[in-house]
Amino acid sequence: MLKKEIRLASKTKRNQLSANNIDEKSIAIANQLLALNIWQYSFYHLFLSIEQLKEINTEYILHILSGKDKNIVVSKSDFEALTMKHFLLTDATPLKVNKWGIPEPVNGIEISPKQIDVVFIPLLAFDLKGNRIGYGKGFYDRFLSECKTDVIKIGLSFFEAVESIEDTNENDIPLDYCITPEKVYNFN
Ligand SMILES: Nc1nc2c(c(=O)[nH]1)N(C=O)[C@@H](CNc1ccc(C(=O)N[C@@H](CCC(=O)O)C(=O)O)cc1)CN2
Ligand SMILES: Nc1ncnc2c1ncn2[C@@H]1O[C@H](COP(=O)(O)OP(=O)(O)OP(=O)(O)O)[C@@H](O)[C@H]1O
Repeated sequence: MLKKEIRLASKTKRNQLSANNIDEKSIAIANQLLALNIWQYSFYHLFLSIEQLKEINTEYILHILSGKDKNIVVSKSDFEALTMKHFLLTDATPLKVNKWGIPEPVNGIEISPKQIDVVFIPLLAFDLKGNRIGYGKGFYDRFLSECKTDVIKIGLSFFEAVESIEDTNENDIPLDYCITPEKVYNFN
């Protein structure tokens, strides 16, 4: 299937989830992460959820990361350049919800993509090869192209894999893992 069709179908499915559903599935995803062999690193990049789009609630992952004393990195998006800047999230980092509904750091200690060891990636769908579909603006394709080649890329998804995304292109960087409430997909 094509990205456009899969994106639409996935948005429709996501819109049907209740607040309770979202919370249960988000907790299950966070719990699955504990079983991965990814906890020996220092810098973990996480997205902060867009609530009105019914994204995975990443608060549970945030708690795991802070419990493990990890450096947590969050981004600020530039919707004109379609790029992101990355900041350390500390108790002192002020957050503000932008006009797209994304909680973002106002300012803080900037982190280079090269410092990041693990990236948790929002997505609408993924396939059995680890290809990913997002909102289609390429923020993560650009960001991942600036990271270390061995950065660990972990997709988080409410739903299981689709068979195949046909229209992948040379900018698409595949996932290393994808976590759903039910399963851990390892693409390595
Ligand atoms: N939480 C979170 N942060 C993220 C992403 C993400 O997917 N999730 N992104 C991943 O790349 C980037 C932001 N990408 C976005 C791209 C498009 C829209 C957007 O079009 N919003 C429309 C409605 C879209 C819809 O209905 O699907 C809007 O708010 O009006 C929002 C965020 C960076 N930060
Ligand atoms: N490294 C890059 N440099 C410049 N443009 C890029 C890069 N990566 C992706 N793009 C552009 O961004 C857009 C991403 O479209 P695509 O269909 O791959 O979206 P997607 O997989 O849903 O991505 P995302 O979740 O990152 O928004 C395309 O127009 C693509 O040309």
